[in-house]
Amino acid sequence: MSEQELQALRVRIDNLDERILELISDRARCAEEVARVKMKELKEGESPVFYRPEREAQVLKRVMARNQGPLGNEEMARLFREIMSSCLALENPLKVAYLGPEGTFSQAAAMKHFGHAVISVPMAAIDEVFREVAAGAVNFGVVPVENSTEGAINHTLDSFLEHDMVICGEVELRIHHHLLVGETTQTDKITRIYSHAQSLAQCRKWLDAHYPNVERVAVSSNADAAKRVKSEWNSAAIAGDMAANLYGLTKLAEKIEDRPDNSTRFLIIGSQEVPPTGDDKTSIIVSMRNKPGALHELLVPFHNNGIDLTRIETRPSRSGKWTYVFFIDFVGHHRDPLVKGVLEKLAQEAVALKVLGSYPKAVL
Ligand SMILES: C=C(O[C@@H]1C=C(C(=O)O)C=C[C@H]1O)C(=O)O
Repeated sequence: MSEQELQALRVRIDNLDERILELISDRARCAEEVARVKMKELKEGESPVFYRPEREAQVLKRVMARNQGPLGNEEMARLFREIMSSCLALENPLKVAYLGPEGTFSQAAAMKHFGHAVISVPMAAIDEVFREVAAGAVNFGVVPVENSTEGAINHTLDSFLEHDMVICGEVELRIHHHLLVGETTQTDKITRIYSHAQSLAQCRKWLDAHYPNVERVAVSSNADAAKRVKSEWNSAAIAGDMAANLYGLTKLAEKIEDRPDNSTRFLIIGSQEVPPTGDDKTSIIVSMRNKPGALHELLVPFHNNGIDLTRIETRPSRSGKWTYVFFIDFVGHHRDPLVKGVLEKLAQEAVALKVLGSYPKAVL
């Protein structure tokens, strides 16, 4: 391609960028206007709700439906995700707590869901994320709830039994693990590999094949593992890209997870109920009387009404030995008449029933 042609294309790009800049600024002014209207309509004692997860899900879906390429739908939605994040930060920057330290997959999930214009606050444990949200110190929390290779994250499920929380969203993240070393690591003398227990489990077969005799040490997070290897010449860590970049580590082996589709689902917890979008999920906790057929009784109303269960998980209840609670996710919103009917029926049969929240299905 000649220099002249390139020059002409660059002029076109500069002109387009100017238009994009103007349009984004117009959009941001609209968001400011939305904030002004919301404030005006506030009754006494009410605090304004700027963040609308149901509206954001609709905006992203519309973008994906109208996109004609050449950028892919997900790529385009990611760009709009960031535009919305910045527009919302003009109204009111959200504070989001996650399982820290910096560089964890929970932080990556928070960024994927809310964009980069939020203030993200690392917490030392899942329970602390719940407490921080309950205390009103942050607007939302992001907690892992299940992994496609390793199953339920029990700390999170148990925290729902102890705290009154509303689930207002979900986000799924592809999890890629790498074997990371520091500048001073002697790679032929590694005697210890640090990671979170979940990640060690997700890479079990790879470790058995490549480092069968090396000690595996479970630490509080992948980012913590990455931090440790910086100062230990005989150690390596298993962690993701964010932690590798943050702590300046090198990848000795990439994508070492046993299953290539390894993903983790995270929940967004807060205090605000989310209205229906038409494409929602609901999470409930039910405890049934300990009698034969209890699980069957629990499932029948869903089956009879054609409601799609997406997950069912059992945990020991806190109130007695050998009694259980069920965590159930299904498609629909608790305000849908059909779902309402099922929940009423369940409430009659159950010892306790709690709706944890209805929220838009993950868009990205
Ligand atoms: C602008 C609004 O507020 C926020 C910003 C949005 C946006 O930038 O599109 C969408 C929903 C809200 O989180 C709104 O309520 O429409």
